[in-house]
Amino acid sequence: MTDPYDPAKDGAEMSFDARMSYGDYLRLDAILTAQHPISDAPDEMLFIIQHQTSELWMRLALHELHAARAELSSGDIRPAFKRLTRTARIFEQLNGAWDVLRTMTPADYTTFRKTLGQSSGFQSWQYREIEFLLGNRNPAMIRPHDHRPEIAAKLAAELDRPSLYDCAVVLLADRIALPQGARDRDRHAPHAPNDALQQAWAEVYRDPATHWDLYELAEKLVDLEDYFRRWRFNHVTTVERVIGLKRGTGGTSGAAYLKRMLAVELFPDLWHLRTAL
Ligand code: HEM
Ligand SMILES: N[C@@H](CC(=O)c1ccccc1NC=O)C(=O)O
Repeated sequence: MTDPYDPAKDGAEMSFDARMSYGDYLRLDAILTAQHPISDAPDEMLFIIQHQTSELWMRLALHELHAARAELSSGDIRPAFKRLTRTARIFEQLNGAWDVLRTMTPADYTTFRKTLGQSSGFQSWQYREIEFLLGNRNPAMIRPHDHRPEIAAKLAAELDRPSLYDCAVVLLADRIALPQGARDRDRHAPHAPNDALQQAWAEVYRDPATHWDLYELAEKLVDLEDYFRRWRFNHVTTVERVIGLKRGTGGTSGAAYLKRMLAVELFPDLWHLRTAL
């Protein structure tokens, strides 16, 4: 028999009295003491951790998307590609996480659903910020945050900024002449399909070799939306599985509302142009 492994002999640091440790760096005391179930239901811990981890991944998605938008608006297109790819992967990660939550049956959930009161993912301000940044904009979605003025102000400020797609269109217009007014839009509304923009994107798609960077940018955006749509679909499927057609705790019609959201197109031009190719 070999001796048991002695980490100290191997050189592992054992003394963290005056050194930054793993837990110090990652602030694990704060993160791992933030789970407070308010019922005795065995699955509430799963529910809390599922949402907290989703919010952490959304935090990273926002970090990447804000940086990608800044890079696109300064014409720094390559680093933005990396950020967009990473954001799509974050959504892939979130999509995989539904498999864990799906192990919670309606019987498990109904034991603590009433303790959730009127709270709902509908009030996730990070989710709303992602939607606003990507271009699915609706000022009415800020109202549930009126009791937190700093959050409401952050979301309102986002509505005044160009969306990620608006920045892509600036790069498109640098390369391909657009008719007068083609870029006019109400920034507080979702992206509407725009024929002139679709024609310009179609030029890019007909000749990718000439417009490789724009072609790649458009495909990165489509890829991101593809994963985002899968998230919406997984959500509504899980919701139907767990609460059927009950109204949501947030007060919406529940699955019916979420199904309506499945029809949202974040970047309509990039989908519609394909019909004309
Ligand atoms: C059993 C699990 C879940 C159920 C039954 C459920 C149910 C619902 C319902 C019914 C809505 C509509 C709003 C309302 O409450 O009236 C909603 C919205 C929402 N939920 Fe969930 N949800 C679940 C899990 C999750 C998870 C894990 C997340 C991740 C963060 C999440 C995030 C959201 C978001 C962001 C919205 C707003 C969607 C939008 O406005 O388009 N939900 N959820
Ligand atoms: N809207 C859900 C409740 C819910 O899922 C929820 C409640 C509090 C915190 C996050 C939630 N997740 C997503 O909406 C329901 O109607 O059952």
